[in-house]
Amino acid sequence: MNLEGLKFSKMHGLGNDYVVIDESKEELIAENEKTDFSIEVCTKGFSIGADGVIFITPSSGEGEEKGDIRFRIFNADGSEAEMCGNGIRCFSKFIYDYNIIKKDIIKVETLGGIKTVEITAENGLSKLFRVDMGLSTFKTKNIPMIAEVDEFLEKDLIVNGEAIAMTTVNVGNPHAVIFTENTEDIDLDNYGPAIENHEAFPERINVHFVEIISKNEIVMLTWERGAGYTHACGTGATSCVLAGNKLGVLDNKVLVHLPGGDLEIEVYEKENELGAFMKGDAKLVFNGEMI
Ligand SMILES: N[C@@H](CCC[C@H](N)C(=O)O)C(=O)O
Repeated sequence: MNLEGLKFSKMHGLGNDYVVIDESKEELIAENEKTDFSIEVCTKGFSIGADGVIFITPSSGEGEEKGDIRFRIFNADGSEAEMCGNGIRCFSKFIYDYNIIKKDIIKVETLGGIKTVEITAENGLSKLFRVDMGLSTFKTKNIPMIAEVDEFLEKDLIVNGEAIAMTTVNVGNPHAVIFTENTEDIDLDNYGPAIENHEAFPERINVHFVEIISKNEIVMLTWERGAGYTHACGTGATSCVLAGNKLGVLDNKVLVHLPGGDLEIEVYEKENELGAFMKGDAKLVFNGEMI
């Protein structure tokens, strides 16, 4: 693919890294090339290297689905995901700091619905992001998951002949949450792909192992759908806290320790469903141009 002259930014949220392409004014990568482009630029060693690509585009929604701007996320394997917690903070930092939208509260259109981001800034630069991740669902038909139960809460799934107790939740994108005694003992390279690609999950799934320190503090380890091991996952942290809250083992406010840093998750209840706010930072690493 000839990418000569293409401008990009490299950003990360807690080490979950993204190539950011600003298409707010014009399309730079044709729609039918976005998958191949994402695979190419995410390849470490041969290109920029990243967990995924974020495209900033004008909002395409109408009525309640219309945002100030639209967020799209492609995983390193070229698949498009519905939402990304670390990515939406990077996206918000980019649009605020580069004056694309200079508002303290922005409504962002995503494939996982409209997300509201509150930005705290200092001297014109954004520092902290509080994202309303919206309402979750535990219904297996909405995960989606092939199962005989309506909700898969601490139920065993047979993975390579072994029964693994997990809870599945969708926060825009799908997650499997596995509570464990000690995350350090987990063979993620073995369990991650086996659960991600399990036949029970027709759209694959993000996988998280969670160790509970207290009702307000957890440690988690992630294997992402379409990206493999990542240093952090924002929708994953949200899902783990929502799952723990639903099961009664976690409170509403939880500090989540991920290999790349910490996130604060706050659960709320609305219309008999659980939703959550996610709070954390984002960093711009460098701007570049393809040659
Ligand atoms: N790293 C992200 C999630 C990115 C998408 C995910 N791999 C999927 O396919 O659903 C996050 O911070 O939430």
